[in-house]
Amino acid sequence: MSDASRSPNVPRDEFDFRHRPETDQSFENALAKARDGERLTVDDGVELLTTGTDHERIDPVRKEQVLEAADRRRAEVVGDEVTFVANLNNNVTTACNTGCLFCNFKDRSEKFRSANDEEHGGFTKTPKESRRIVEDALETGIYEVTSVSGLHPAFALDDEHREIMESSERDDLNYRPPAEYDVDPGTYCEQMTAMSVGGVHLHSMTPEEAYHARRGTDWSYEEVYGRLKEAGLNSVPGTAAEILVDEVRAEICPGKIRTDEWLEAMEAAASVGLPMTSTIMYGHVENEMHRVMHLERLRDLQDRTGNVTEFVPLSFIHPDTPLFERGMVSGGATTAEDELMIAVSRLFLDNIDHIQSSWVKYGDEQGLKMLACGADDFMGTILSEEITKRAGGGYGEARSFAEYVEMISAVGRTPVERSTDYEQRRQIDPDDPPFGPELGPQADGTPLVPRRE
Ligand SMILES: C[S@@+](CC[C@H](N)C(=O)[O-])C[C@H]1O[C@@H](n2cnc3c(N)ncnc32)[C@H](O)[C@@H]1O
Ligand SMILES: Nc1c(NC[C@H](O)[C@H](O)[C@H](O)CO)[nH]c(=O)[nH]c1=O
Ligand SMILES: N[C@@H](Cc1ccc(O)cc1)C(=O)O
Ligand code: SF4
Repeated sequence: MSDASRSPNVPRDEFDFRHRPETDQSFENALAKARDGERLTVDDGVELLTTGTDHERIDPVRKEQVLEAADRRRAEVVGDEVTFVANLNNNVTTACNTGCLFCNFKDRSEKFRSANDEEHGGFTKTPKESRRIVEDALETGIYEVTSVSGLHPAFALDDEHREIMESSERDDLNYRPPAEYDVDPGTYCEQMTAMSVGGVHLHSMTPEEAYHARRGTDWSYEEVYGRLKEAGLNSVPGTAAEILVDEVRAEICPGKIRTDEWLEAMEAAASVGLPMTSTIMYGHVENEMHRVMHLERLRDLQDRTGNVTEFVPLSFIHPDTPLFERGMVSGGATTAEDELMIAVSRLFLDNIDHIQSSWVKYGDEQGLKMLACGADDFMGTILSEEITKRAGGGYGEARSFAEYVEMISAVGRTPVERSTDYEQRRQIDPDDPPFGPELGPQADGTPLVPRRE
């Protein structure tokens, strides 16, 4: 996001965190362990991420040593292929009252009520509209649809869940009947069935959404993910993770589920046989100790489940967010912090094969650089983007296959179209245009060129 020589943009002294980046390890020892492929401790990770807690600032030479070790590890684990997926983002609604301070995607749901004619610029889609959007994208050759949404008060898991909430006396359920809103989002299961059309892979329902889908019941997360799977869900996005340390969650997303519940939901998704991704949203109020504790919780989750297909570092996009507007942070992560986040993820997460570089968060130039810092996946075509755009990000909403092939071959790597779970992979010959997806149910190699507004 910004110049590498700048110190972190976080007024950390203003936060009285119990966990601080202090260790009993040295940078040299940590680097030696990383180079030898030994499993790293949290202290090792903090030494690498800070380039040594004995220095105030990031040391440029030590940083290069960490990036080099991560790049070497990447080559050993996955080779020179760079993967990407032909996918569509279809977010169902921006209505949400959870109030996360890093998020500008949501609009307070009051604004969506029929009784209110306030302008909000947000949206809600009916299941029928969602199906239409996915069907249109299927024709362009997509393999996957990713769908993450605000926690609309009218959402219920299914008809049975709606009946429970309708007849409940409780006033703390964040529930209102669909009839009170301009547009009815239907139930989560109806949305899953609608979007699970024509053989597309449906990647949806974060742990936070799963929590919303069971509110007011004693249903387990296994029950909830089981019903969603029946309705068409194929894999789960590991967002809503943010920083999996509760003292940080209390500052940036006090309305969200806590760390233990997030982990419980992910384990449940795994236990009903759903693959899942994992993320960190970093570069706000947290420090390096929090980042590495987060990595350890994900590594433990993966030791228990084996279902995590990739790790996606999401660099906080600050300009239009409450965290920035309220002066709680003065910017996002620096470029040096971004590079070290990718590299230490590669070195620390010895049980997750794929590290994603997000062009939405980093842009093309820095996104490509991340492929030499430990990353091996370059995300997807997405075709539509609202979360980052609404936070003030400016790297666009889509990438074509031709752009992918050109960028990846320009850095001397091999472009590979993948399925969501990385099981299907297809190398693309850069000398054999035109470039289009072939893995999606209707993909026939026709170039996937997003419509530009
Ligand atoms: C917008 S939510 C949508 C799904 C659902 N409401 C939830 O919270 O799980 C999806 C993810 O977007 C990411 N996100 C939101 N605002 C962001 C920002 N300003 N910068 C980077 N990532 C952001 C967060 O990691 C969040 O968990
Ligand atoms: N990194 C971001 C993603 N990643 C999701 C991928 O495109 C894909 O859905 C996943 O790899 C599973 O196959 N999506 C975004 O919308 N924004 C990002 O920053
Ligand atoms: N949609 C999320 C990113 C994301 C989605 C799905 C994933 O599996 C991983 C990451 C964002 O823009 O921040
Ligand atoms: S991150 Fe998700 S839960 Fe939090 S405010 Fe945004 S949309 Fe709502």
